[in-house]
Amino acid sequence: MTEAARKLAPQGGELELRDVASGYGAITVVKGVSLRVRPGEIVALLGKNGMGKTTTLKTILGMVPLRGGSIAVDGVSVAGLTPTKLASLGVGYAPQEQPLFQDMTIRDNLRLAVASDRRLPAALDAGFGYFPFLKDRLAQRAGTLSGGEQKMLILARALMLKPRLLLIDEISEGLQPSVIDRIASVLLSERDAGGASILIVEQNLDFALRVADRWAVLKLGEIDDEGPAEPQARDRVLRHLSV
Ligand SMILES: Nc1ncnc2c1ncn2[C@@H]1O[C@H](COP(=O)(O)OP(=O)(O)OP(=O)(O)O)[C@@H](O)[C@H]1O
Repeated sequence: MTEAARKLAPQGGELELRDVASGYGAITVVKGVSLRVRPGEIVALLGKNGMGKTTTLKTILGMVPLRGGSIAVDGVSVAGLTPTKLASLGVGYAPQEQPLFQDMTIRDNLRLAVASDRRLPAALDAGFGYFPFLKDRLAQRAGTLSGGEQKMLILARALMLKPRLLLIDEISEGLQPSVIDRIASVLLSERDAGGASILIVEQNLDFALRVADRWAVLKLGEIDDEGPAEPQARDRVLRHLSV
């Protein structure tokens, strides 16, 4: 992030996880994760399938209960808050699973994300700024969009609310390179414009290292390694993902 962008950045957006533990029933999936996303930063949480990446995001969002440790946004504990309350505090989410109402139009999918219809026009304008194709397709049912268009709609829906902090789960999954490029350029412009701090969960290492400032690898619910997203990081991360 440039110095100019830092000055433009909205106050806050810092996420801090300390020794976070969570899981399902008798199983503890996330085992003492400590992780920080600084204001204006993009951090990539990487790891093989089933290591607890999505569970970590869902724990931050209050969708999976916190069993230990602490989670703070801008220094304020968010443990126990509902996803709706977190959204009202400026925490956005672009989920991987069942993210859209397939039989509803693009407009109605976007409309459901805003707190009141009064805020819809400004939110839609912001969304079109990220992905202009949405403007001409508002009446189209979301289920008839291509996979890549659906991912862009999910991201537009999260970004149009101007979150302080945005959590993005495997946005690049199954996408062709041209769509991945468009998404990468939106995330990089968001960072350069001093927008949301972003935590991405990713399997696509090249995409992750392209957009992120820093990365962390999650292995069996623990942070196994972390570092800056510099070119030489690729081999180091690959070693974690291949063993
Ligand atoms: N609702 C659930 N109930 C019980 N176990 C679950 C539930 N959701 C996930 N798990 C288990 O928790 C573990 C971690 O899953 P999680 O989805 O967090 O992994 P991940 O790193 O995001 O993997 P992937 O890349 O495959 O999405 C897995 O063993 C998974 O089977």
